[in-house]
Amino acid sequence: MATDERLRRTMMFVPGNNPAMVKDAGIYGADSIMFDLEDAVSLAEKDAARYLVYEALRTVDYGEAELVVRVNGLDTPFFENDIKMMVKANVDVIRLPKTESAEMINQLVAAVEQAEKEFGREIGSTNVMAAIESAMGVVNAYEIASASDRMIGIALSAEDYTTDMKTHRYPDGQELLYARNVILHAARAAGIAAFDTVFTNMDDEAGFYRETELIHQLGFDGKSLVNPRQIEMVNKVYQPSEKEILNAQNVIEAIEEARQKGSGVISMNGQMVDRPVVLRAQRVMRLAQAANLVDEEGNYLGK
Ligand SMILES: CC(=O)SCCNC(=O)CCNC(=O)[C@H](O)C(C)(C)COP(=O)(O)OP(=O)(O)OC[C@H]1O[C@@H](n2cnc3c(N)ncnc32)[C@H](O)[C@@H]1OP(=O)(O)O
Ligand SMILES: O=C([O-])CC(=O)C(=O)O
Ligand SMILES: [Mg+2]
Repeated sequence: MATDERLRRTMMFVPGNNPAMVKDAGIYGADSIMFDLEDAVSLAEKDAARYLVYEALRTVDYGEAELVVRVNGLDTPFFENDIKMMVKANVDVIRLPKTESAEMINQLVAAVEQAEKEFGREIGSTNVMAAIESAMGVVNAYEIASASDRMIGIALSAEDYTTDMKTHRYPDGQELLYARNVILHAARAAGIAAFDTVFTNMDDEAGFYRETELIHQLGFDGKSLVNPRQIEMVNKVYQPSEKEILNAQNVIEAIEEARQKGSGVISMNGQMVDRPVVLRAQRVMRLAQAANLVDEEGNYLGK
């Protein structure tokens, strides 16, 4: 697993064949920008999109954002060139669509490693992730999640998944509950990130908030997005409240004091504070920092 402390609340799809969107993708503040060479791009435009994304990765300044490319699937004639060009352009993460087994991750990693050698890139420096879009992928979620040290996350892709399941998406999301839970457990057991799927009805803001609140409650790191307007909404849901921040600060101070006295556990306002509580508090502080609610020392900046 290639896990790190990076926040991945928002991973925005950017169609790889749209020069204006590709050029401006960095201005919206997504944690990760995901250029798409797969289903957003028609067959006739595959080569042009690959070239456009390659040039953008080499020349456009996307600031702090993590740069991800969704390549075409292993069973397509585009896969090999996608991998070569994206590795050559120093992409951060390759996202494999329609992943169904650890063997598919092994094939991806072999292609990535070959490209790293060919283009003089440090071996192991390209991360990968998998989109799970079928019943088979859900059944094999843990073997996929743990297939390689390069894996940073797995994502549910509900449009293809519900098609495979002979259903479609409903407002309450019941049809996704099993897949969401399996993917989340697989990711957590493998120590990598879990991403929820896209929400494609741009006019249904209330529905978007409902879905984001649900996946936040379940424990997902974040969500794949299709539109910049969705970034702020996700960040709002993931932003800790004032009460959570102040509590997290108290927990971190209390455990520091306890450690100085040689103890790993302490009571704070009648509540036991131990390692899991501290880890949760640290995550709250990272989210608060990302939302500019605290300064670098962790002091709350007010509303
Ligand atoms: C099932 C799957 O595989 S999903 C993944 C593949 N799908 C995609 O990648 C689709 C990505 N999204 C889009 O193409 C668009 O957001 C659509 C078609 C959904 C909606 O388009 P619009 O109605 O034009 O969006 P909207 O009016 O909100 O756009 C506002 C601005 O954001 C830009 N923008 C919209 N979506 C994106 C995006 N995904 N990435 C970058 N920029 C975007 C627009 O270009 C526009 O810029 P401008 O103000 O400079 O002209
Ligand atoms: O990864 C996603 O959420 C988008 C996608 O391809 C799907 O839903 O099939
Ligand atoms: Mg899909």
